[in-house]
Amino acid sequence: MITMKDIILEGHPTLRKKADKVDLPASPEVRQLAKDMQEFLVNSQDEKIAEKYGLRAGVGIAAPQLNESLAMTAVLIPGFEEGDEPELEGIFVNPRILSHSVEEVCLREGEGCLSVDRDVPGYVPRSARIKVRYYDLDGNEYVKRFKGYPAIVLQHEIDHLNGILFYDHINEKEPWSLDDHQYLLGEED
Ligand SMILES: CC(C)(C)[C@H](NC(=O)Nc1cc(F)cc(F)c1)C(=O)N(CC(=O)NO)CC1CCCC1
Ligand SMILES: [Zn+2]
Repeated sequence: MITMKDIILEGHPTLRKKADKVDLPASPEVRQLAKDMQEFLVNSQDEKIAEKYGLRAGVGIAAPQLNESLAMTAVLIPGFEEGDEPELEGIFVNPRILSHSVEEVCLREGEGCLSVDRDVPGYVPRSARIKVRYYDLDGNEYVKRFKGYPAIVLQHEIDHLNGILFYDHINEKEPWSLDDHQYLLGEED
């Protein structure tokens, strides 16, 4: 099972590389990696398992964070209430943002990262709405639109596939400033 020691930290060159496209249909090894990534997210959100293994509750993880420079990410956003089905769950292979809104949203508390063991304060502007083309492990193509928190998580993960970290987006001079096309998530109106 994946634990925090398997997740590479900033400074490791793989985090700054553009990940290679995944050959589809995926090989057994890639399918196993996908399974391990999904299992990590489930484990990390299980209080008992997370406590036992010292896991940070993760909503997404990208293969490069496991030193596998492959364009693949796993996402698991829990539903609001216990027992609800997840808000977003899946493996996104060779994802590509086809188009995005001009409006941008930021999480009020900024962002963190499983590969960044420190707080980096500041708003991380992300497109409010995105249209993403991606594949599943069998090579089936999907084109879907995302908004809100799922859109933020997907952009954070797709950034990892392009060697980008969340703090690359923070305004150096005024980390907590917002332009007139930027809003806090949940206060877009
Ligand atoms: C960096 C960390 C704080 C571990 C962050 N976790 C997180 O947001 N936890 C969380 C949120 C929920 F809404 C429900 C829940 F169950 C757990 C996270 O996984 N990521 C993913 C990551 O680092 N991927 O590489 C960072 C988030 C910042 C914005 C989007 C993803
Ligand atoms: Zn991250």
